[in-house]
Amino acid sequence: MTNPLIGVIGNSLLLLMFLPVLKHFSYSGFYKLDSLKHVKDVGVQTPWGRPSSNVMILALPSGAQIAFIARHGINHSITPSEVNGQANIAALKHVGVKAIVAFSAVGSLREEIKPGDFIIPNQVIDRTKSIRQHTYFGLNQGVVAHAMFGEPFTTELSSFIAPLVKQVLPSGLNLHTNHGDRDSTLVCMEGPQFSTRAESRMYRQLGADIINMSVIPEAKLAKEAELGYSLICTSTDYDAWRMNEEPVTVAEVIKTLTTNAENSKFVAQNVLQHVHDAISANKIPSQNGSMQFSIVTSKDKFTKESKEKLSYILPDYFK
Ligand SMILES: CSC[C@H]1O[C@H](OP(=O)(O)O)[C@H](O)[C@@H]1O
Ligand SMILES: Nc1ncnc2[nH]cnc12
Repeated sequence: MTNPLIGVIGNSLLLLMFLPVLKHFSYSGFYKLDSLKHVKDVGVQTPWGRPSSNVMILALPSGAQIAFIARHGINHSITPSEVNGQANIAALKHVGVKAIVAFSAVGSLREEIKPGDFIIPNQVIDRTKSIRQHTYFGLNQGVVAHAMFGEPFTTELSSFIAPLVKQVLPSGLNLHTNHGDRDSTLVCMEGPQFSTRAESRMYRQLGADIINMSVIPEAKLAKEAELGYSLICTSTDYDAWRMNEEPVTVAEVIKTLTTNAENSKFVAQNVLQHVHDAISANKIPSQNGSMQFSIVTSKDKFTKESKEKLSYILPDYFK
């Protein structure tokens, strides 16, 4: 069996869908959830520590494998600020994935993005507060690199996924990929508290359409590790900008999360096989080589330690 080509980063919602599988496994050693069969759990120790969960290798009906990580841990015990993005992305790269399809629950900053709707964003505004490790470079290793981030998501992957998501959406729900004539924009805040009303209104003025606490540094680290990365978002609430409504509460988010779980399951199942096939057939361009002009430190100045560490994610440049 070949390595998994796609990594899936699951949020609370996808975890809801996988948890029964995990429980089943601990008793019988066999798991199956709809069309995904558990193959094995891989405990990965990366040079940046352990990922949020074991890497779960799951098989699609065709036998094709995917690698799954639960972003907040399998008991949802890791806050967005504590998620070890470096380890999560490095672990997925290590097991051989070429592209990541990540999931996220988001707040809506636009009337027309209703709770339950799906969004595939193309732009990001970073409002995190530099307390998350957001790069594999620097950090006293003496290697400087500047990844391009003008397109934070892999455009070809996101446009491949969008019609597949649309195909399986239940009636009454919409998929948003743009806002009028501009890109669909996700603002990432630090959290864990939700926004004030003033912040929520400011994000709307900045041109943001949805809000979460997760996409940064995941998207940045995937770029540095030369992995494709797209995000499938589901809207759970209207955040705090609607003056005549109560601001978002966790109870509201969880309620919508639960009702969204079935939809996300169908979306995941429909999308993953097609993405796997497209990557195998090189219909979605590989990100290999995308960092070749980003590393500015001379090769002869790399230390033994930095080579050892960085070759884990970028063997072509650091072996
Ligand atoms: C549970 S509400 C806030 C939380 O939900 C999102 O997490 P994820 O992206 O893993 O679905 C959001 O980013 C916040 O971390
Ligand atoms: N309103 C909100 N703000 C930040 N992250 C969220 N995730 C889901 N809803 C959210």
